[in-house]
Amino acid sequence: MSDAILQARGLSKKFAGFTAVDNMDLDVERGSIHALIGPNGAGKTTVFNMLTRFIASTSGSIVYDGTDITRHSPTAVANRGMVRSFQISAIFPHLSVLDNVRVALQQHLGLSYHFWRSSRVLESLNDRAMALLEEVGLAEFADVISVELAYGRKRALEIATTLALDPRLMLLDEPTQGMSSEDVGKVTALIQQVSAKRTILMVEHNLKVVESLADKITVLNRGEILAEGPYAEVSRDPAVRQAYMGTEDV
Ligand SMILES: Nc1ncnc2c1ncn2[C@@H]1O[C@H](COP(=O)(O)OP(=O)(O)OP(=O)(O)O)[C@@H](O)[C@H]1O
Repeated sequence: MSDAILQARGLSKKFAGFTAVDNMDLDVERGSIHALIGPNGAGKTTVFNMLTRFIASTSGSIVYDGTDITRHSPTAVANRGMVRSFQISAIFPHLSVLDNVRVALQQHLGLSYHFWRSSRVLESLNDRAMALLEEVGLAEFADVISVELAYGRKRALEIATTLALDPRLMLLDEPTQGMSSEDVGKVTALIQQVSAKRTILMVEHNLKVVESLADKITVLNRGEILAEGPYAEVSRDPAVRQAYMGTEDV
């Protein structure tokens, strides 16, 4: 039986008459890794922006964990446990790795700024922050100033700050973009590991990563779903090959 944590129905976005996403239905199964792929301009980012309520949809509905969130604010959506991992720029570069995770925890716990300034409260967040750094393999870098981290470790820190918000559904935006193949392998393993207790919806261009991680793939092209299913199925689909490679003969 289907157990979708996220259900979008008839989701559309028009920008000044241009239809970026057209009448899209999406079911993300609880506990799965679901990848959203497609050529440049297919509408993937627009879908993410609509699901997390960063932009309003032109039409359609979004139900997350049994609640209609179609008109919710981005903060309300995040507070319900649907959290988007931001790009590296969201990390405070001149704070230590540990402090970045503590700030994220403090934000999640809703501690006031005044309260947060109390060093006792900050100390009390240490254990939880260190546990999160352990989870992403950054414990030994806790005192490093974040700007000094290698690129792949910055992405791991970004995942730790997202985990600090205690997500049940994590949306990852091109998590391996711009990485060396060694870092791609590490982040792939990390995503697999953190997915054990959570659901993940990811936009990813690297098809090897998608193949190794995703239970289900939705292929978008020009704002419409071209194919959907497990990797072995969609990668054989002639329409997908055509959209990606410009030919079916590959
Ligand atoms: N704010 C906007 N105003 C007008 N057009 C937009 C806007 N945002 C996106 N678009 C258009 O909508 C289409 C889908 O864009 P989107 O960024 O969602 O695609 P994408 O699949 O994420 O692409 P990429 O893989 O290159 O990031 C594109 O044609 C884009 O130019």
